[in-house]
Amino acid sequence: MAVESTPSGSVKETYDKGNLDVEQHAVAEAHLKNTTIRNLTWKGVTVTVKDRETKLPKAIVENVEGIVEAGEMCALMGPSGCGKTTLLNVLASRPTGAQKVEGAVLVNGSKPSRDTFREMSRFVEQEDALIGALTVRETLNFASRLASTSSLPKRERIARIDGLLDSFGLVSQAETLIGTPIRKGISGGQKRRVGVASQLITSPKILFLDEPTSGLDSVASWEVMSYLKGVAKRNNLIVIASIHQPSTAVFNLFDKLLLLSAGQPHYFGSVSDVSAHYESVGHEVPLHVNPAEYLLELVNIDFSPNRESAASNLEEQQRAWAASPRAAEVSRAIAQIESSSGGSEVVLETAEKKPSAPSLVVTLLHRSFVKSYRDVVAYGIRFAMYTGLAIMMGTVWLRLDAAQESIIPLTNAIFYGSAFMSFMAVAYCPAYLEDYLQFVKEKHNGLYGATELIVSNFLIGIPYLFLISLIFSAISYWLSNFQPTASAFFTWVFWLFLDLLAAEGLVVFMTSLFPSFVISLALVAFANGLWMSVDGFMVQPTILNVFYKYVFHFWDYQKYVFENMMVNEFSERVYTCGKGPDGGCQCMWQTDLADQCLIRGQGVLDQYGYKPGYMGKDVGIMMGIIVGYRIAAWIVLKLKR
Ligand SMILES: Nc1ncnc2c1ncn2[C@@H]1O[C@H](COP(=O)(O)OP(=O)(O)OP(=O)(O)O)[C@@H](O)[C@H]1O
Repeated sequence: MAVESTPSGSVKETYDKGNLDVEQHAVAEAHLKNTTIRNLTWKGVTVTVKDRETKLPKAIVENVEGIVEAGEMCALMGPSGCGKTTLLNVLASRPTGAQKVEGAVLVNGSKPSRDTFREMSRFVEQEDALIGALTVRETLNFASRLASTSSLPKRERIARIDGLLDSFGLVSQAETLIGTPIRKGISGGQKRRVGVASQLITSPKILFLDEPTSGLDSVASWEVMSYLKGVAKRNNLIVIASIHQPSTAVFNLFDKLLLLSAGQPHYFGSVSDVSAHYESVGHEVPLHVNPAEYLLELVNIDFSPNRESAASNLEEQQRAWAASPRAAEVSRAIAQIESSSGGSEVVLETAEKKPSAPSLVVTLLHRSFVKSYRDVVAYGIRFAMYTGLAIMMGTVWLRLDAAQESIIPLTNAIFYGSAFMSFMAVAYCPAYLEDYLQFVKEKHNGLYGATELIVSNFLIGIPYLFLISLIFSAISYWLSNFQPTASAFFTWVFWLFLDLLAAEGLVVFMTSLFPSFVISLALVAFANGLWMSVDGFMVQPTILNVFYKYVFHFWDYQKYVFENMMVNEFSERVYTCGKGPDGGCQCMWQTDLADQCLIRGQGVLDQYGYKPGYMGKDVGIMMGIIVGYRIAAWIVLKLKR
């Protein structure tokens, strides 16, 4: 039976439906079943930040408490800026950027260790990072493989995926792509459902969601929340979601409500009791009005014409809540749970064996591989760009003879080709940024760390960058007529490959440091501009000023590429000199072959101070730079919270 997607339908009837019957659900969702966690409680949660204007400490969340029992869905509601996201982060044990966080968040009445809490909970971001080039099914499959060991039988994994696709109404979109900026995929509401399902496949018992319905219309919002409600109810999961102005139908899906204003609690308790509480404090919720809307208006003073009286009214409401029997009941219930726990930490009996680091790398490689051939932003655009560049260069620098007038064009081509190739690595910024955002989400959820990302990202690039180097060289090298020997050609390909590996390392480092498209793009472009200026072509190393020579030149990867490509071209080749008007020999480079009207290529290299015989050492340095960029990116990722 298809899932109804209308908020006007009966909530109870609709969220229990699906294509699977109750028994099938029980099998497909067996991994989700929570039998360990009875409740999540928090008390005295106060978050203090440094006020941006006065620089004094300011509480943005103050003395908040609550209880959510297994199988319940709780809404954090309040006007914009009231502290919902901050509180959600504290409850989810995530960084808040605050000066001080006080209070306790307890599972079954006792404080779990950070690792245990990470294992049992997941956080769904407002802008959930998904990989656009994967299908809905692949997204769930990779999430499952990153979370649980490969010893999980394939049939079991497929059953879990099918169960969640069914529970979230995604069966008919299972093979559809999530969508990239250039390939339309599933809708916004469906993306939210995939985001939630891809967290649930990793079997959390507690799920936090930051504004899961923002940007969705009322039908899509209701769909997301009702599917979630069904799964949570069937499997005894705890769901806590911050939410902006829900429709009546969405509001009624929640079991509990925490209403905040200016960081202060105004109500905590069951959704069905909220009207009774407000009636008891003199604010009756009118009939036929969306209660959520009414409550939000009541606690929002941002747009009040008379802010002073509105603020004192708000304080009064807050005092009324603090003094209410319901608030006292919440405190009593928390104390009771805590005293009956005996302080023993919760143990997750159903925790599945986590994958080993090598198997995580293999899964990430597999995922990157799918993305690399499906998403043109990853490598396709660069393949096209580099092929275009190769044709352009090969036809501009066309069939140059081994003559002195070709020496400067050949030198220019060596510089331009190698420098421009590495410059174009900026095109990798958006693809890496997507991987980075995915990493941040998955790292917070405890799936894998910086080492696995850096290793898999490095490995996936190798074949593609080698192929790019080979294709580019196969076209431009022979068209331009560089030294026509097989060994010179492959040496050239090898240096271009190292050039691209280093350039991609630079992108990974810069984007990890500044994970913003515009900033990373600008910085990578700037760094490449600097490396081009000091690599030895623009100003020969023999006359480059000492500051740039000693501060930048020696760890400029383009220096080693340019130098070795120059040595490759000139060290063993001889060029004919020009003829003067009298028919005599006119050599622009005077070498020992001048009397034969020839130029020994080494004469050109002498001008730059280059000598053959250093390739092994230079390859070593280049490897150091390539690995160095990756290590620097790894350190950045490790240091970031
Ligand atoms: N680290 C911080 N330093 C200073 N002020 C902060 C910090 N974090 C949050 N704030 C401020 O605290 C208030 C609450 O922020 P929060 O993001 O939790 O609100 P919110 O209810 O989630 O808002 P919205 O619904 O608009 O997303 C805001 O005024 C915000 O500017």
